[in-house]
Order: sequence, then C-alpha cells, then structure tokens
Amino acid sequence: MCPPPAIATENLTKRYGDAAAVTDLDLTVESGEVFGFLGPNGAGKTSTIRILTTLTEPTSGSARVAGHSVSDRASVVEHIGVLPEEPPLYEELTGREQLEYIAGLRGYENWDRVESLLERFGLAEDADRRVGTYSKGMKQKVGLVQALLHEPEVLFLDEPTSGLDPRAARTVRDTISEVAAADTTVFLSTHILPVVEELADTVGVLYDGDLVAEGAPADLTDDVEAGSTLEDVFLDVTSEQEHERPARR
Ligand SMILES: Nc1ncnc2c1ncn2[C@@H]1O[C@H](COP(=O)(O)OP(=O)(O)OP(=O)(O)O)[C@@H](O)[C@H]1O
Repeated sequence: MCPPPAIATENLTKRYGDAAAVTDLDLTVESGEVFGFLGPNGAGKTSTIRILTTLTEPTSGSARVAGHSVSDRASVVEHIGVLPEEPPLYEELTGREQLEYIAGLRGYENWDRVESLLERFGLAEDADRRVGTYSKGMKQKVGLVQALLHEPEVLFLDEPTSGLDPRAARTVRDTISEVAAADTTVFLSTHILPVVEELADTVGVLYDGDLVAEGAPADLTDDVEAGSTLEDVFLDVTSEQEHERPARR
C-alpha cells in the first residue's frame, strides 16, 4: 500500500485583505520526494510555506502535512523541520547553545548528532561564539542544522543556499540529497534553478497564487524543447502566464 502523501492541499487559499496570495491550490507531494517549489517574486511561495508549517492560517481550503491537518499545529510541528527565509535564532546564545536549546525543546537528545552536524557544516570551531557575531552564511547554516536536527519527516527549506559560499552551498545540497535518500520529504523553495534541477524529483511552478506547471524536471524541460533547462521552463511558463492573464492585483 502506498504511504499517504507527505503534503496534500485542497483548494488552499490565502488572502491578505482583498489581495490573493494563494488561490485554490491543489498540491500533492509524495512521501520521500524532493519537491522544488518555484515561482516569480510575489507568486505566493512563502505564504504557502507559512500555511504548511502552521505559521499562518489559510483563508479557506485545507492542507495536511505528514498526515495531519495544519489546523492541528502541535501534531504538524512534531513531524516537520523548517528553514524559513530568516532563520529564527537567538543572537545572545552561542551556536552550540542554540542547537542544544532547540534539541531540548523537541526532546531530542542525540548530542553526538549535534556535534557531527556542527562539524559537517564547518561550524565546530565557532560553536562557542555568540550567534550575534556570526556572518549571514553561518547563521543560515545554524538555521539549517536546527531544521533537520530531529530527523523530521518533512523538511521545508526556503532559499537554503542563500548567502552561502560555494563550499557551504555544496554541503547543503549534499545534505538535502542525503536526507532525501533517508526518506525525508523535502519541500524546497529557491530561485536558484540549477539546485532544483540537481535535487528535485518533482517541480511545481506557482504564478500569481496558482500552480501553472508541475512535473519531473526532465519532463518539463522536454516539453519546452530538447536540451532546455529548468530556467527555460521557468521563463517559458511565466511569460506565457504574463501574456494570458491580466494583473490580478
Ligand atoms: N503579511 C502580508 N500582508 C499583506 N500582503 C502580503 C503579506 N505577505 C505576503 N503578501 C503578499 O502576498 C503575495 C505573495 O507573497 P509571498 O511572500 O507569498 O510570495 P513569494 O512567492 O514567497 O515571493 P518571493 O519570491 O519574493 O519571496 C505578494 O503579493 C505579497 O505582497
């Protein structure tokens, strides 16, 4: 029997006043896959992620994550890890204290894993310095480690390689491959399309709150023309939409 999808939304809608950010979104992400969530600025990606991670409520429609309704915040939060655009960190804690604090909140006491992740992300030497003294990239790495520390079923990553140097970005991509190989579902939102091309099993393109293309990267690129890239798909789909629909806002 197939496991239930890791993420399933039905008619999911988010409005801010009169402005629609997400409109009747029907999205299914199968368990264990890496889903690349693309879309131009303002398409509604962050709003969708905020609903799926229970940070905001939908205006209408429904969503389930790891088998639980997003209205059941406690159950969803237990099964997910989140790296938002701005990682939530306590500047006054050291890197190690930050991770120990988050691990403690989750009742996760595998300190060896904390140490090995610090090592892996090149943070071990600076682990006893305050987070407030870290560079943007170091904060991003601590944010990622705290998102995946407790081995969540579903990992939400919003621009995970933002601000990282090439070596750190490589570590992040390798880490995503590894957690995906260990059956974690990864919901990956990024504008860096080669990362999606490398890692995603399925890609969805959001435009003005609607899902306008979805499929395996190779199928989507074949639909444009042989030899094209995901960037070509993105440009093709979004310019088609620009011509087809009047500005909604
Ligand atoms: N708190 C808010 N109040 C009002 N409007 C909002 C709010 N958050 C988002 N929006 C609007 O909703 C729409 C979708 O925004 P969202 O941040 O979800 O897009 P995005 O795809 O994540 O964009 P980006 O790629 O630029 O991060 C935009 O028009 C944005 O201005």
